[in-house]
Amino acid sequence: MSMMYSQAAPGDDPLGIVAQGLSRRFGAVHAVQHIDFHAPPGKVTALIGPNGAGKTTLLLMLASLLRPDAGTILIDGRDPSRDPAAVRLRIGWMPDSLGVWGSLTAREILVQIARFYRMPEAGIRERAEELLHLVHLEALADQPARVLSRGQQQRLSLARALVHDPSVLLLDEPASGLDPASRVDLRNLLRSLAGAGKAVVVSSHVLSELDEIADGAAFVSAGRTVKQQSVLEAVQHGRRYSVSALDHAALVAALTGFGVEFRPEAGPRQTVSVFVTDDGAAAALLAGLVQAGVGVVSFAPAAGALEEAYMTMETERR
Ligand SMILES: Nc1ncnc2c1ncn2[C@@H]1O[C@H](COP(=O)(O)OP(=O)(O)OP(=O)(O)O)[C@@H](O)[C@H]1O
Repeated sequence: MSMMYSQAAPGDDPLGIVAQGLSRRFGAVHAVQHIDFHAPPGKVTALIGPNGAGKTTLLLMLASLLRPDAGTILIDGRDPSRDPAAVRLRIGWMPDSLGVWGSLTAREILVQIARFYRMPEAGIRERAEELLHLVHLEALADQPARVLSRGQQQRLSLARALVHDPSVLLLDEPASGLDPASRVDLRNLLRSLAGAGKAVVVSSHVLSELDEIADGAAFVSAGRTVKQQSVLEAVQHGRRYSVSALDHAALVAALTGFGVEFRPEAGPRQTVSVFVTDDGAAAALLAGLVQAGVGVVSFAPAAGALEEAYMTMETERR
């Protein structure tokens, strides 16, 4: 991908996003309250939280599209309120819906956006072509955007966010509406964009997917940052494992004998879940079950690391 349109930040400026103490109210609603958020370059950072937690409000502020009531934002070391033009050149923003312009074709939209960014006219067609290829929309390039399916519009929206080769990407629910193959494509694309040194921020509810994409996560709840941690750290806090065996009664007897707490899982198969503190404890438990003669059929993390951390956070809040 051409790096022509992104300039490196000068000197020792921190790259990526560094936001501190961000707050924003809408009337009586405190959508975002004193949030700290950090998204380093070269990493995918997930923004996770329940409906109405303030994720979109936070992303809009980071994208310089909404002014915070309080707090500071630095994008590649630049303050969006002082230097909005420089910040917008560095940011690629993918909203949770494509928005207007339904009568233009996918190609026309990309060309138009490139002109907005004042890219040299000579390179624009080629750039549009490159992006249509990247998001697999070549065959639909000349259809009006309104006839594209939700998933195709999402892909066009992603291409639109990448037109000017930004160094920071803010993606609001990018996987929503995508079919399984497109989700895999998205995952690979986001990993490769991070690999190219961009700071990638993804908000999503689909936590199991984020495990595969994200290096770290910020958990937001009721407008506040609950915690920000790496996916590795999330795993280190212990997690639930799902276990099933040929003989369910034997499994239950062995767990009871070991003094391991377990609970039955909902679902069609007889599976129990147990809490283990770390990978070593999981391995030891599996070895113990096998030694006790239990025919273990499955033994695996019950949920992804981020989902586990999210559920723990939700339980702690209640
Ligand atoms: N323009 C607005 N005017 C009034 N209230 C708003 C506005 N935008 C957001 N809010 C409120 O601020 C809170 C946070 O909304 P936000 O859209 O940021 O949440 P979210 O985490 O993105 O939610 P979701 O996961 O459902 O998209 C909500 O209570 C919402 O109703």
